[in-house]
Amino acid sequence: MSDVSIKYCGLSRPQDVVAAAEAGARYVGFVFFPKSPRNVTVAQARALALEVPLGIAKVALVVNADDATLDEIVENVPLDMLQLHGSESPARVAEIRARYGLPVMKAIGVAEAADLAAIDTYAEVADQLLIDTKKPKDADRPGGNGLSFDWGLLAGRKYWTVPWMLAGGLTQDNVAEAVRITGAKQVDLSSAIESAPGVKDAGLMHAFAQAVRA
Ligand SMILES: O=C(O)c1ccccc1N[C@@H]1O[C@H](COP(=O)(O)O)[C@@H](O)[C@H]1O
Repeated sequence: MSDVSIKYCGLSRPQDVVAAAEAGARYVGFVFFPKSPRNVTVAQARALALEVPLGIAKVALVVNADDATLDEIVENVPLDMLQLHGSESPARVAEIRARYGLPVMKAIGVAEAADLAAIDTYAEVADQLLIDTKKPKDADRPGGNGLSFDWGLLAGRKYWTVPWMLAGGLTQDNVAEAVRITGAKQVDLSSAIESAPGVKDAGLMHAFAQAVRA
């Protein structure tokens, strides 16, 4: 699995950036969602982003953000990608992509086969897709819940017209199987690299990276 790229999401402290870089992350994510334990302010994200070494993509995760919110983030935080993790329509994805001139990754929630149709729809307007577990009805956030979905739904459907990442409940113990079943070349996670909600753990980041490289 050494050709699998890792995105560590929900970093909130300088030492998280250092640990992610040392573990070989290809992407790091900053969460702008007040209901999340990983939420960061624009000022925090700016300070963190300025510490990210060259070659690691800095991703801002937003959920149904309006233009004013996005303007503030994009004007202040040096970014390489926007991750849209809400119920943004294809038209809104295209609008955001055009407005900011940044690559856009759209999250698609999957619980059953019928959810896969959205992948083809959003592949037409997004630069990347993030295939994640669909938000449970009682969850207060649409991702970052440490829940996986039936990876078999993606088996044999490895190729879309844009690059994609697998997310949702990935851990050092299940990532090998998830990649084997889905053929993912990129993986994204948050919960399994934390010692407590919102608190990233360098040892867990390294252990996950080792499991990916094994
Ligand atoms: O992390 C969050 O708090 C979050 C909030 C709102 C939308 C998405 C969020 N996280 C994303 O969800 C995936 C899966 O997380 P997990 O590994 O299951 O905890 C994560 O990679 C983030 O991109």
